Amino acid sequence: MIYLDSAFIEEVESAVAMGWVKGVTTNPTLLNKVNLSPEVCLKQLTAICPGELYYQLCARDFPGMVAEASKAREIIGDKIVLKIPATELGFRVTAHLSSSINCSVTAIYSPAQAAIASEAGAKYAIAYVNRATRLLGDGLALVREMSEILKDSKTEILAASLKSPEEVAATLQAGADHLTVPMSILNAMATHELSEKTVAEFTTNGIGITGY
Ligand SMILES: O=C[C@H](O)COP(=O)(O)O
Repeated sequence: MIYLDSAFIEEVESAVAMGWVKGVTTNPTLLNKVNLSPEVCLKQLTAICPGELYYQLCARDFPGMVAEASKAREIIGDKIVLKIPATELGFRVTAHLSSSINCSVTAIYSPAQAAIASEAGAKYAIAYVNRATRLLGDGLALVREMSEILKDSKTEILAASLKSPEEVAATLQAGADHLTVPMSILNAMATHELSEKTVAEFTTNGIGITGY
């Protein structure tokens, strides 16, 4: 599955119109960029998103996170996937909620964290590929190791923090099941200069059933 990583309504509308983008991931930073309250923004996103809509918990203690999860579910309904930070607290919350609500563990930087995400019942383990490359040296190795560790698990790898179509391709080759990217990367993935050139050539030289 390919998700759009954005909370901008217009971007989500454009991505959904592409037909092959079925879900949307958000995070607190993205929600903060939108000129709407998070509640209103999430309601509008829910109305236009055809599939899963990810919301990241911001509360900093166990009861607060559980209460926030329940509020997020009221707003988003069955499309919700919670994003829960890969921390000791986040893993406890994931273990508590994962049997009743779809959970992902986000900001994963080590294969060991992916193992815990699986054990806690997360549907997705979110690897921060480009950030891991920048901060640790090799984000693709992280995805490869996660993929080996999760091969018999129900937890799937969602790759995030991807900065180019080439990095997207390498991440999928490394074993990621899904990916989330900003609008600029979605557009870049769908476009190739040579495809445009080749199609222009057919348009100039050819004919079809409706003519042109
Ligand atoms: O929500 C997760 C983002 O995909 C992280 O990406 P970033 O490294 O561009 O902030």
